[in-house]
Amino acid sequence: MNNQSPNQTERKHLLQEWPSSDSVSIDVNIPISSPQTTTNSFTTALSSPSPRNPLKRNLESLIFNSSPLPKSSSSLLSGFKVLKTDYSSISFNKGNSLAQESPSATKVHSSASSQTESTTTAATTVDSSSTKETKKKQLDSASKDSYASEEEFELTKSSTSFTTWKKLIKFAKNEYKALAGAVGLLLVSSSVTMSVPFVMGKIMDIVTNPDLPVPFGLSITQVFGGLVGVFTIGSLANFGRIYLIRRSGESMIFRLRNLLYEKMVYQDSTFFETNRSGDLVSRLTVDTSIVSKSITNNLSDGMRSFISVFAGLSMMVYMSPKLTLIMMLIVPIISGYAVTYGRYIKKISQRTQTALGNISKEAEERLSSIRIVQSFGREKEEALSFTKASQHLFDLGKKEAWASGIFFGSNGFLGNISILMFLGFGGRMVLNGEISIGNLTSFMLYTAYVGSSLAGLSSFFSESMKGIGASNRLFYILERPPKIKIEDSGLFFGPQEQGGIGECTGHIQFENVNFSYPSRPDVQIFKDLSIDIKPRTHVAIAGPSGQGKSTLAWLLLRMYDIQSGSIKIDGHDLKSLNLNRWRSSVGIVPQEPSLFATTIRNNLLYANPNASAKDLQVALSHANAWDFVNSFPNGLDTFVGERGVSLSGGQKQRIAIARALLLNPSVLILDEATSALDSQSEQSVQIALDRLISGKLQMPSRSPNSSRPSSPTQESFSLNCTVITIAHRQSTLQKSDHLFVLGENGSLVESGTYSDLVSKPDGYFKQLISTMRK
Ligand SMILES: Nc1ncnc2c1ncn2[C@@H]1O[C@H](COP(=O)(O)OP(=O)(O)OP(=O)(O)O)[C@@H](O)[C@H]1O
Repeated sequence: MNNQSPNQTERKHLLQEWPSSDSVSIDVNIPISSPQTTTNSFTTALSSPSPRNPLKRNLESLIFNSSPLPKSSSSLLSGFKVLKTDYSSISFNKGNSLAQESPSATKVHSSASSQTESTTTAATTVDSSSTKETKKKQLDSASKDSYASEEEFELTKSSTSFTTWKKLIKFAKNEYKALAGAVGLLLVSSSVTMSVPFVMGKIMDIVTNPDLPVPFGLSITQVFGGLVGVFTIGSLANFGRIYLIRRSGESMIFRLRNLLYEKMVYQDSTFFETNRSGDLVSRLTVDTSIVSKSITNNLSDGMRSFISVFAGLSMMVYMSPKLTLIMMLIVPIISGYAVTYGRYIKKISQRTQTALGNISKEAEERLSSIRIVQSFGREKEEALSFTKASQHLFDLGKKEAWASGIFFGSNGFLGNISILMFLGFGGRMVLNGEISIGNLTSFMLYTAYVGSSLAGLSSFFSESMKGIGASNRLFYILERPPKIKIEDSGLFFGPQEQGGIGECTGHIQFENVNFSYPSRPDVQIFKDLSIDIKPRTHVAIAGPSGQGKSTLAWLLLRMYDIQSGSIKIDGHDLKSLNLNRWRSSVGIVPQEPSLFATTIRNNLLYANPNASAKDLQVALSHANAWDFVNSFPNGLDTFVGERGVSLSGGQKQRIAIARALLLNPSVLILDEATSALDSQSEQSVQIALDRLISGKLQMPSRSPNSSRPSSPTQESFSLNCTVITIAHRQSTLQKSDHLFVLGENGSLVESGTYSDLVSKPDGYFKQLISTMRK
């Protein structure tokens, strides 16, 4: 069997689809109309953009992307504290609780200050510094609110918008050609669009003054025909631009998601303790989408707006520098506004994404354990708790809506003022013969273009800031170096002629191992622990609950690195081994195995994709699972539901045993979970475990009427590896070759054979088994 396949340990994988963006932008098609109509178009563009306008769409995306669900602030994180023990969030939430404690500390200072004048002065000084400190802590805690964990805050707090943009542009490298093509087409379509007002003005002058000659001696019909041709080129260029931009956007989302997911699955255990799966899924879906939009659609809209502003202004200056100067008085105010608004939106956006991640993880966790929720009759409370959690998101959405209202409302007002100025000055200039009616019309159209494009530019700015907020959440994962790297290097067990260090015999040595979990550095799990497990023996680890028996298994798989001492396999330090290969040669059946939501066959093939039908049957037989799998109408193709929910606990356990066997492991770790099973399931699992521990693998009887392939012979499978059982039952301990007993101080208290240990008068083990089940 192939022992290079990925390890079978429980790994989370969650994906969901998020609708991709719909932003086809944006020719501002201002109709050929009277000045009054044009005035309305301009006002509309600035204050309440039409449905076809990019501004409107950008606004919609601001609102819908940021608040698809209801909200609630403080309850969000505190809710998680109550609802789930999340080791990492405990330390993270310390910041928040400190910030809350401070005001009461201030009160204490104030009451003390009323005692005497001198103490009042002193207390006031302390009071004000304490208030400052409180404010600082509150600020810190507010900005930490934008991050899912303290680690993320620490790792990303130093990135600026500039550095993030640089990284994003680098990431878009593969799309350069398409984006450059889109820019070329943008220039064509924008040239067409920007020539429209000029042509319209000329036509208006010709139509209102028949004495004026038509350029190039053309007839009016020919001019109109020519214009249709030019507009066709413009719209084809626009089509090409939109296609290229959207395709690049989709391609970026595709690459970003894949890369992000890959980075996630290579992260270490601590990462998954700190970041919950719901939040990670939200990053994979929502954030990637926002980021790619901000460097494709949004950038394209921004460039288009920029070109329109530039070309429009140039034409305005060409037609009437005086009128342009008057109109420009309003621009610095709008620009200043746009920058402030954009910065605010960036801040809000990052917090919104974090809040979205939080409610996603809340929902994911509860929905995946819906049976627990329903069996405790907690549906109402869960719905309420979710509403509270999403309240925060709603609050942020309101803030953003408020800011948008102020920004676009005042922009509209400024736009209207500028129209008034335009009509006042422009009208007088027409009366004075300084400008023709046609040119004034063109000028007005250009003003409308410039106005709406300025609004487009500010939208571009705020959307970019949103993109940067979301990018920071992605770059945290993309750039986080895993604490334990899974690289395809290092020593590996296998034939020497293939570069290996020989076959693994399963000799395991823990030498003076000291270990505490990274999330609880103060709690020492192992203190100078030394254990020597001889090759190909079947040993059991015993000890009181919570003394580190399962931890021992995780350390053997190098899910965590020890602080000092060493773990050796066949004399080689675990750290020198090729981790992927090593993990693939260790079979583990955890206490609560979970299966993937697919068929039994696929779950088994996960351990070894090359396993034949016969291999699957043998593994199932040895796991005492063949009979029940065979009795299902769909046999191996039975769908097991999410995490194996449509199987009984005992059946799930036995499938997990078969899955571990399919690795043909050098070391098999069985974390005994029979205490959680009913007596019949327990017996079935126990039979399987007993076979493995004692090494006596027997084939179950086969139904004579079965159309399934016949059971393979016993010789085709032999368990010739080191078996470590984390035992909770006396019978398991009795069957093992050697026992290691962990004590309450995190070290080895006793070791020996079962009969040695029970014969010790007042022995630790003797006392321990008196509390164990037979
Ligand atoms: N990821 C983790 N982060 C921090 N502490 C942990 C983590 N996992 C386990 N612990 C703690 O480590 C200690 C040892 O846990 P472990 O699961 O190894 O105990 P055990 O001996 O297998 O218990 P049991 O017999 O009840 O299964 C416990 O106090 C537990 O709370």
